Amino acid sequence: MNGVVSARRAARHGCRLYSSSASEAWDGPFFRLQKRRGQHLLTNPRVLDAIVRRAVIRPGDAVLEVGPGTGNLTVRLLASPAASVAAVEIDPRMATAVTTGDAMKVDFPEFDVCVSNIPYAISSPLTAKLLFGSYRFRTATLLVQREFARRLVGAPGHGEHNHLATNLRVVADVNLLMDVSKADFVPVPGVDSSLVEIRMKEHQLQQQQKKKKNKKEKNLGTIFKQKEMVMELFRLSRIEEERIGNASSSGRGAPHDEYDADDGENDEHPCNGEGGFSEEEFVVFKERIAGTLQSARLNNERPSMLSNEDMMRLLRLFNKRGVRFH
Ligand SMILES: C[S@@+](CC[C@H](N)C(=O)[O-])C[C@H]1O[C@@H](n2cnc3c(N)ncnc32)[C@H](O)[C@@H]1O
Repeated sequence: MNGVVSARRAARHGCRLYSSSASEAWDGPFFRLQKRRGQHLLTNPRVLDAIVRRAVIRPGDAVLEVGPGTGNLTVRLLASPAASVAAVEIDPRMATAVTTGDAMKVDFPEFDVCVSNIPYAISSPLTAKLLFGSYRFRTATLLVQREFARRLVGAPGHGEHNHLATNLRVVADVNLLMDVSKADFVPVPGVDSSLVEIRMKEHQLQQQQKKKKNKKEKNLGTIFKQKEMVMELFRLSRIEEERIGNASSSGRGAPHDEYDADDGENDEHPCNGEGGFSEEEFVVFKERIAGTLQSARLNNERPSMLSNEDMMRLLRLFNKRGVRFH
Protein backbone atom coordinates (compact mmCIF):
# COMPACT_ATOMS: atom_id res chain seq x y z
CA MET A 1 0.00 0.00 0.00
CA ASN A 2 1.16 3.48 -0.77
CA GLY A 3 0.47 5.73 2.20
CA VAL A 4 0.23 8.85 0.03
CA VAL A 5 -2.32 7.26 -2.27
CA SER A 6 -4.45 6.16 0.67
CA ALA A 7 -4.20 9.52 2.34
CA ARG A 8 -5.36 11.21 -0.88
CA ARG A 9 -8.11 8.67 -1.25
CA ALA A 10 -9.10 9.19 2.37
CA ALA A 11 -9.30 12.91 1.77
CA ARG A 12 -11.47 12.30 -1.30
CA HIS A 13 -13.74 10.17 0.88
CA GLY A 14 -13.80 12.93 3.46
CA CYS A 15 -12.00 10.75 6.00
CA ARG A 16 -9.41 11.78 8.52
CA LEU A 17 -7.27 8.80 9.24
CA TYR A 18 -4.32 7.85 11.36
CA SER A 19 -1.34 5.76 10.40
CA SER A 20 -0.43 2.57 12.23
CA SER A 21 2.69 4.17 13.69
CA ALA A 22 0.59 7.02 15.03
CA SER A 23 -1.69 4.51 16.73
CA GLU A 24 1.14 3.29 18.92
CA ALA A 25 1.70 6.82 20.13
CA TRP A 26 -1.99 6.99 21.05
CA ASP A 27 -1.60 4.59 23.94
CA GLY A 28 0.25 7.16 25.99
CA PRO A 29 -0.45 9.67 28.74
CA PHE A 30 -2.80 11.78 26.58
CA PHE A 31 -4.83 8.99 25.03
CA ARG A 32 -5.50 5.72 26.78
CA LEU A 33 -6.74 2.80 24.73
CA GLN A 34 -9.75 1.18 26.39
CA LYS A 35 -9.46 -2.55 26.89
CA ARG A 36 -13.13 -2.81 27.82
CA ARG A 37 -13.86 -1.81 24.23
CA GLY A 38 -11.40 -4.30 22.83
CA GLN A 39 -9.05 -1.55 21.71
CA HIS A 40 -6.07 -3.68 20.76
CA LEU A 41 -4.69 -2.09 17.63
CA LEU A 42 -3.23 -4.30 14.98
CA THR A 43 0.09 -2.68 14.15
CA ASN A 44 1.93 -5.24 12.01
CA PRO A 45 1.70 -3.78 8.47
CA ARG A 46 2.29 -7.16 6.85
CA VAL A 47 -0.72 -8.65 8.68
CA LEU A 48 -2.88 -5.62 7.83
CA ASP A 49 -1.92 -5.91 4.15
CA ALA A 50 -2.60 -9.66 4.22
CA ILE A 51 -6.10 -9.13 5.63
CA VAL A 52 -7.05 -6.80 2.78
CA ARG A 53 -5.47 -9.14 0.23
CA ARG A 54 -7.33 -12.14 1.62
CA ALA A 55 -10.62 -10.22 1.62
CA VAL A 56 -10.50 -10.16 -2.22
CA ILE A 57 -12.24 -6.82 -2.65
CA ARG A 58 -13.54 -6.27 -6.17
CA PRO A 59 -13.71 -2.98 -8.06
CA GLY A 60 -16.93 -1.23 -7.14
CA ASP A 61 -17.48 -3.11 -3.87
CA ALA A 62 -19.01 -1.31 -0.91
CA VAL A 63 -17.01 -2.24 2.17
CA LEU A 64 -18.17 -2.20 5.79
CA GLU A 65 -15.66 -2.03 8.63
CA VAL A 66 -16.75 -2.51 12.24
CA GLY A 67 -14.41 -0.86 14.77
CA PRO A 68 -11.93 1.08 12.60
CA GLY A 69 -10.17 2.40 15.70
CA THR A 70 -7.32 4.61 14.55
CA GLY A 71 -7.79 3.59 10.93
CA ASN A 72 -4.93 1.10 10.52
CA LEU A 73 -7.06 -1.17 8.40
CA THR A 74 -9.26 1.59 7.02
CA VAL A 75 -6.42 3.28 5.08
CA ARG A 76 -5.72 0.01 3.36
CA LEU A 77 -9.39 -0.56 2.55
CA LEU A 78 -9.49 2.91 1.04
CA ALA A 79 -6.47 2.02 -1.09
CA SER A 80 -8.21 -1.14 -2.35
CA PRO A 81 -10.44 -1.23 -5.47
CA ALA A 82 -13.49 -0.66 -3.23
CA ALA A 83 -15.91 2.03 -4.38
CA SER A 84 -16.68 3.05 -0.80
CA VAL A 85 -15.75 2.26 2.77
CA ALA A 86 -18.25 2.76 5.61
CA ALA A 87 -17.08 2.32 9.17
CA VAL A 88 -18.91 2.09 12.50
CA GLU A 89 -16.92 2.98 15.62
CA ILE A 90 -18.26 3.19 19.16
CA ASP A 91 -15.52 5.47 20.52
CA PRO A 92 -16.12 9.10 19.48
CA ARG A 93 -12.46 9.90 20.11
CA MET A 94 -11.62 7.68 17.15
CA ALA A 95 -14.61 8.37 14.96
CA THR A 96 -13.63 11.49 13.10
CA ALA A 97 -15.18 10.58 9.76
CA VAL A 98 -17.16 7.47 10.42
CA THR A 99 -20.52 6.67 11.94
CA THR A 100 -20.20 6.96 15.70
CA GLY A 101 -22.25 4.26 17.30
CA ASP A 102 -22.52 0.79 18.69
CA ALA A 103 -22.31 -1.72 15.84
CA MET A 104 -24.93 -3.79 17.64
CA LYS A 105 -27.42 -0.93 17.59
CA VAL A 106 -26.91 0.98 14.34
CA ASP A 107 -28.26 -0.09 10.96
CA PHE A 108 -25.38 -0.76 8.60
CA PRO A 109 -25.48 0.75 5.13
CA GLU A 110 -25.60 -1.69 2.22
CA PHE A 111 -22.27 -3.46 1.71
CA ASP A 112 -20.74 -6.21 -0.42
CA VAL A 113 -17.92 -7.22 1.87
CA CYS A 114 -17.21 -6.65 5.54
CA VAL A 115 -13.54 -6.50 6.55
CA SER A 116 -12.94 -5.93 10.25
CA ASN A 117 -10.69 -6.51 13.21
CA ILE A 118 -13.67 -6.73 15.50
CA PRO A 119 -13.87 -6.18 19.26
CA TYR A 120 -13.89 -9.75 20.54
CA ALA A 121 -16.56 -9.04 23.14
CA ILE A 122 -19.18 -8.74 20.39
CA SER A 123 -17.96 -11.59 18.13
CA SER A 124 -21.01 -13.74 18.65
CA PRO A 125 -23.84 -11.18 18.37
CA LEU A 126 -22.09 -9.31 15.55
CA THR A 127 -21.66 -12.50 13.50
CA ALA A 128 -25.34 -13.29 14.12
CA LYS A 129 -26.35 -9.78 13.09
CA LEU A 130 -24.36 -9.97 9.86
CA LEU A 131 -25.65 -13.39 8.98
CA PHE A 132 -29.25 -13.31 10.03
CA GLY A 133 -30.00 -9.62 9.60
CA SER A 134 -31.32 -8.39 6.29
CA TYR A 135 -27.91 -7.62 4.80
CA ARG A 136 -26.94 -8.90 1.41
CA PHE A 137 -23.18 -9.34 1.28
CA ARG A 138 -20.71 -11.69 -0.36
CA THR A 139 -18.11 -12.20 2.34
CA ALA A 140 -17.17 -11.11 5.85
CA THR A 141 -13.45 -11.34 6.54
CA LEU A 142 -13.12 -11.00 10.29
CA LEU A 143 -10.21 -11.07 12.68
CA VAL A 144 -11.53 -12.84 15.76
CA GLN A 145 -10.24 -14.56 18.88
CA ARG A 146 -8.59 -17.84 17.87
CA GLU A 147 -10.88 -20.01 20.00
CA PHE A 148 -13.94 -18.38 18.44
CA ALA A 149 -12.51 -18.98 14.96
CA ARG A 150 -11.90 -22.63 15.77
CA ARG A 151 -15.48 -23.00 16.98
CA LEU A 152 -16.83 -21.41 13.81
CA VAL A 153 -14.94 -23.79 11.55
CA GLY A 154 -14.86 -26.83 13.82
CA ALA A 155 -17.25 -29.58 14.80
CA PRO A 156 -20.33 -28.60 16.77
CA GLY A 157 -20.21 -28.91 20.54
CA HIS A 158 -21.68 -27.06 23.47
CA GLY A 159 -22.22 -23.41 24.28
CA GLU A 160 -23.67 -20.38 22.58
CA HIS A 161 -20.86 -19.93 20.11
CA ASN A 162 -21.43 -23.40 18.84
CA HIS A 163 -25.14 -22.87 18.42
CA LEU A 164 -24.21 -19.94 16.27
CA ALA A 165 -21.60 -21.99 14.42
CA THR A 166 -23.99 -24.81 13.63
CA ASN A 167 -26.69 -22.43 12.55
CA LEU A 168 -24.56 -20.22 10.39
CA ARG A 169 -23.69 -23.12 8.13
CA VAL A 170 -27.10 -23.14 6.57
CA VAL A 171 -26.42 -19.71 5.13
CA ALA A 172 -22.64 -19.53 4.79
CA ASP A 173 -19.35 -21.39 4.43
CA VAL A 174 -16.58 -20.56 6.89
CA ASN A 175 -12.86 -20.77 6.14
CA LEU A 176 -9.89 -20.22 8.39
CA LEU A 177 -7.52 -17.91 6.47
CA MET A 178 -4.59 -17.37 8.82
CA ASP A 179 -3.49 -17.13 12.44
CA VAL A 180 -2.30 -13.82 13.87
CA SER A 181 -0.08 -13.61 16.92
CA LYS A 182 -1.02 -11.49 19.94
CA ALA A 183 2.42 -9.86 19.53
CA ASP A 184 1.05 -8.04 16.46
CA PHE A 185 -1.22 -5.84 18.63
CA VAL A 186 -0.75 -2.80 20.84
CA PRO A 187 -1.39 -3.27 23.69
CA VAL A 188 -0.67 -7.00 23.56
CA PRO A 189 -3.93 -8.84 24.32
CA GLY A 190 -4.15 -12.01 26.37
CA VAL A 191 -5.31 -14.12 23.45
CA ASP A 192 -4.21 -15.01 19.92
CA SER A 193 -6.32 -14.23 16.88
CA SER A 194 -7.32 -15.80 13.58
CA LEU A 195 -8.66 -14.43 10.34
CA VAL A 196 -11.84 -16.15 9.13
CA GLU A 197 -13.80 -15.75 5.95
CA ILE A 198 -17.57 -16.14 6.09
CA ARG A 199 -18.79 -16.64 2.55
CA MET A 200 -22.54 -16.50 1.95
CA LYS A 201 -23.95 -19.50 0.12
CA GLU A 202 -25.33 -18.90 -3.34
CA HIS A 203 -28.89 -19.90 -2.42
CA GLN A 204 -28.80 -17.44 0.47
CA LEU A 205 -27.65 -14.63 -1.81
CA GLN A 206 -30.44 -15.45 -4.24
CA GLN A 207 -32.97 -15.51 -1.44
CA GLN A 208 -31.76 -12.14 -0.20
CA GLN A 209 -31.89 -10.78 -3.74
CA LYS A 210 -35.51 -11.90 -4.03
CA LYS A 211 -36.26 -10.37 -0.66
CA LYS A 212 -34.79 -7.10 -1.87
CA LYS A 213 -36.99 -7.10 -4.96
CA ASN A 214 -40.00 -8.07 -2.95
CA LYS A 215 -40.17 -4.94 -0.82
CA LYS A 216 -42.45 -6.48 1.77
CA GLU A 217 -40.28 -8.63 3.99
CA LYS A 218 -41.86 -11.94 4.95
CA ASN A 219 -42.29 -12.92 8.57
CA LEU A 220 -40.46 -15.91 10.07
CA GLY A 221 -43.58 -18.08 10.03
CA THR A 222 -43.85 -17.67 6.26
CA ILE A 223 -40.10 -17.99 5.60
CA PHE A 224 -39.84 -21.24 7.54
CA LYS A 225 -42.83 -22.69 5.69
CA GLN A 226 -41.16 -22.30 2.30
CA LYS A 227 -40.54 -25.63 0.65
CA GLU A 228 -36.87 -24.99 -0.23
CA MET A 229 -36.10 -23.78 3.28
CA VAL A 230 -37.77 -26.75 5.00
CA MET A 231 -36.16 -29.19 2.57
CA GLU A 232 -32.70 -27.73 3.16
CA LEU A 233 -33.11 -27.82 6.95
CA PHE A 234 -34.49 -31.34 6.79
CA ARG A 235 -31.54 -32.46 4.71
CA LEU A 236 -28.99 -30.80 7.03
CA SER A 237 -30.70 -32.08 10.16
CA ARG A 238 -30.64 -35.64 8.85
CA ILE A 239 -26.95 -35.38 8.00
CA GLU A 240 -26.18 -34.02 11.46
CA GLU A 241 -28.39 -36.59 13.12
CA GLU A 242 -26.60 -39.41 11.33
CA ARG A 243 -23.33 -37.84 12.35
CA ILE A 244 -24.13 -37.79 16.02
CA GLY A 245 -25.99 -41.09 15.82
CA ASN A 246 -29.05 -39.68 17.51
CA ALA A 247 -31.96 -41.34 15.75
CA SER A 248 -34.46 -39.97 18.26
CA SER A 249 -34.27 -36.47 16.79
CA SER A 250 -35.14 -37.47 13.24
CA GLY A 251 -38.88 -37.05 13.50
CA ARG A 252 -39.30 -40.64 14.70
CA GLY A 253 -40.34 -39.93 18.29
CA ALA A 254 -38.57 -36.56 18.30
CA PRO A 255 -39.77 -33.87 20.68
CA HIS A 256 -42.70 -32.08 19.18
CA ASP A 257 -44.84 -31.47 22.22
CA GLU A 258 -45.53 -28.05 23.79
CA TYR A 259 -46.83 -26.61 20.60
CA ASP A 260 -49.66 -26.55 18.16
CA ALA A 261 -48.23 -27.15 14.77
CA ASP A 262 -49.44 -25.21 11.79
CA ASP A 263 -51.11 -27.60 9.36
CA GLY A 264 -49.49 -26.05 6.26
CA GLU A 265 -52.45 -27.49 4.37
CA ASN A 266 -51.91 -25.78 1.09
CA ASP A 267 -48.23 -26.58 0.79
CA GLU A 268 -47.35 -29.22 -1.68
CA HIS A 269 -45.05 -31.74 0.00
CA PRO A 270 -41.72 -32.20 -1.80
CA CYS A 271 -40.91 -35.85 -1.14
CA ASN A 272 -41.87 -38.42 -3.68
CA GLY A 273 -40.60 -41.53 -2.03
CA GLU A 274 -37.07 -40.94 -3.36
CA GLY A 275 -34.22 -39.74 -1.14
CA GLY A 276 -34.78 -42.22 1.70
CA PHE A 277 -37.44 -40.50 3.79
CA SER A 278 -41.17 -40.69 4.03
CA GLU A 279 -43.73 -37.97 3.55
CA GLU A 280 -44.75 -38.45 7.16
CA GLU A 281 -41.21 -37.77 8.41
CA PHE A 282 -41.05 -34.61 6.35
CA VAL A 283 -44.42 -33.36 7.61
CA VAL A 284 -43.42 -34.03 11.22
CA PHE A 285 -40.22 -32.08 10.67
CA LYS A 286 -42.09 -29.19 9.10
CA GLU A 287 -44.50 -29.11 12.02
CA ARG A 288 -41.60 -29.12 14.42
CA ILE A 289 -40.21 -25.97 12.82
CA ALA A 290 -43.61 -24.26 12.89
CA GLY A 291 -44.16 -25.30 16.52
CA THR A 292 -40.75 -24.01 17.56
CA LEU A 293 -41.52 -20.62 16.06
CA GLN A 294 -44.90 -20.57 17.75
CA SER A 295 -43.60 -21.52 21.17
CA ALA A 296 -40.90 -18.84 20.79
CA ARG A 297 -43.71 -16.42 19.84
CA LEU A 298 -41.68 -15.26 16.86
CA ASN A 299 -43.99 -16.43 14.11
CA ASN A 300 -45.00 -12.95 13.06
CA GLU A 301 -41.62 -11.31 13.46
CA ARG A 302 -39.64 -10.11 10.46
CA PRO A 303 -35.94 -11.14 10.46
CA SER A 304 -34.66 -7.58 10.21
CA MET A 305 -36.67 -6.59 13.30
CA LEU A 306 -35.43 -9.46 15.45
CA SER A 307 -33.27 -8.51 18.46
CA ASN A 308 -30.01 -10.38 18.95
CA GLU A 309 -31.40 -11.98 22.11
CA ASP A 310 -34.46 -13.29 20.26
CA MET A 311 -32.30 -14.51 17.41
CA MET A 312 -30.01 -16.46 19.75
CA ARG A 313 -33.03 -17.78 21.70
CA LEU A 314 -34.60 -19.06 18.49
CA LEU A 315 -31.39 -20.69 17.30
CA ARG A 316 -31.03 -22.43 20.67
CA LEU A 317 -34.63 -23.67 20.52
CA PHE A 318 -34.16 -25.00 17.00
CA ASN A 319 -31.05 -26.87 18.06
CA LYS A 320 -32.79 -28.29 21.10
CA ARG A 321 -35.59 -29.64 18.94
CA GLY A 322 -33.34 -31.26 16.41
CA VAL A 323 -33.69 -28.64 13.70
CA ARG A 324 -30.04 -28.50 12.82
CA PHE A 325 -28.17 -26.38 10.38
CA HIS A 326 -25.00 -28.32 9.96
C1 LIG B 1 -9.67 -4.64 17.99
S1 LIG B 1 -9.93 -2.89 17.79
C2 LIG B 1 -9.57 -2.73 16.07
C3 LIG B 1 -8.98 -1.38 15.72
C4 LIG B 1 -8.41 -1.26 14.32
N1 LIG B 1 -9.39 -1.61 13.30
C5 LIG B 1 -7.18 -2.11 14.16
O1 LIG B 1 -7.26 -3.11 13.43
O2 LIG B 1 -6.16 -1.78 14.73
C6 LIG B 1 -11.72 -2.84 17.87
C7 LIG B 1 -12.35 -1.47 17.67
O3 LIG B 1 -13.78 -1.63 17.77
C8 LIG B 1 -14.33 -0.54 18.54
N2 LIG B 1 -15.57 -1.04 19.16
C9 LIG B 1 -15.71 -1.72 20.33
N3 LIG B 1 -17.01 -2.06 20.53
C10 LIG B 1 -17.70 -1.59 19.47
C11 LIG B 1 -19.07 -1.61 19.09
N4 LIG B 1 -19.99 -2.22 19.85
N5 LIG B 1 -19.44 -1.00 17.93
C12 LIG B 1 -18.51 -0.39 17.13
N6 LIG B 1 -17.20 -0.34 17.44
C13 LIG B 1 -16.78 -0.93 18.58
C14 LIG B 1 -13.22 -0.18 19.53
O4 LIG B 1 -13.36 1.15 20.01
C15 LIG B 1 -11.97 -0.39 18.67
O5 LIG B 1 -11.64 0.80 17.98
